[in-house]
Amino acid sequence: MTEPLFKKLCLIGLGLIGSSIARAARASRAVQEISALDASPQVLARVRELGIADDAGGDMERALKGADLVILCVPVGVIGAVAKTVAPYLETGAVLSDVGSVKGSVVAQIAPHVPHGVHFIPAHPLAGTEYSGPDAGFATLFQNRWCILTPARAGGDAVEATAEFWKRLGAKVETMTTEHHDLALAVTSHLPHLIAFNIVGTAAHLEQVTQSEVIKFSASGFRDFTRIAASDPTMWRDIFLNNREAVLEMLSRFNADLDALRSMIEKGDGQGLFDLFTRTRAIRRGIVEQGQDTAAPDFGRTH
Ligand SMILES: NC(=O)C1=CN([C@@H]2O[C@H](COP(=O)(O)OP(=O)(O)OC[C@H]3O[C@@H](n4cnc5c(N)ncnc54)[C@H](O)[C@@H]3O)[C@@H](O)[C@H]2O)C=CC1
Ligand SMILES: O=C(O)C(=O)Cc1ccc(O)cc1
Repeated sequence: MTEPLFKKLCLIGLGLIGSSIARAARASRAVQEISALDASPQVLARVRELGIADDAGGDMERALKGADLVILCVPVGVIGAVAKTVAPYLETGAVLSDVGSVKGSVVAQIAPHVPHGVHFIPAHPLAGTEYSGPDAGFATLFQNRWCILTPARAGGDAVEATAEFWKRLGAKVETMTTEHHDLALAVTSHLPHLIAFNIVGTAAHLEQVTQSEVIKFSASGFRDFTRIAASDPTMWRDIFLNNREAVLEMLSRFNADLDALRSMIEKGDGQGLFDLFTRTRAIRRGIVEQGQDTAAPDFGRTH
């Protein structure tokens, strides 16, 4: 029988990610007990109905009492305010973590509130969907996905214990600096979402000005973009506002490469286009061979 890694996990924010952690932590017996806090009484009521936490009564002091792992699973725009509210209830020796999609800004927001003796180990599971809320979560979400840790202030074996927790949930763990994380995610996650929001907006606008059906006749390539463009508006607004510099830097590079592509089309440079598409095809095939196709994170989903 596998031993629990933490006694009591307190999750704050029981949406897609928080509720998936609750389900996965229980299924894998990573913790003995789970408490849940959320600003929304409806979410807490649903968590009680689903039975995915031992305590979802909404009492902050009770939820945090004895918690040796506390994970903030709220949008990055409110994470500092939430950290400030829970800080007085954190116990010495506990690990405070989060799952925010941006790390530099999140660390800057949370760090000033972390009490002495509490380990602060930010995390980012690279797993998710375009759905939100406690019903959207599922226990296998983190299976074979990366979880990045950017330890900020931690001692003893706290980082190792946190890494083991994510591995127990099925994830592969890597440690890096917040700067490296934010730059890498700007190009592999934040920019692709920006492009999806933009292309779907452009198609909808074209439909409006031409008063003709555009989206109805879209093929699967466009439909893949609409899936991403259906992601939560609050979450993505906060990501772009909180990873501003890295996203703007990547957007400049993207615009330069797009201009080069445009020029190839203008000049009729078929060889240039063919060479680029050959390189990008090889990248995709490499990802698939490594078993890291994250394009369709739908296994184990119930909706
Ligand atoms: N959705 C995704 O695919 C991924 C999201 N993330 C990150 O995880 C975090 C949570 O995202 P989701 O679970 O998708 O969002 P969600 O919208 O499904 O859930 C967020 C939950 O936080 C609660 N909440 C909001 N403000 C609060 C406050 N002030 N105090 C307490 N609770 C509050 C909401 O009521 C909601 O239940 C975000 O920081 C996001 O960047 C990380 C990886 C993937
Ligand atoms: O739904 C998708 O394709 C995603 O890319 C999910 C996702 C969203 C935000 C993250 O920080 C990590 C993963």
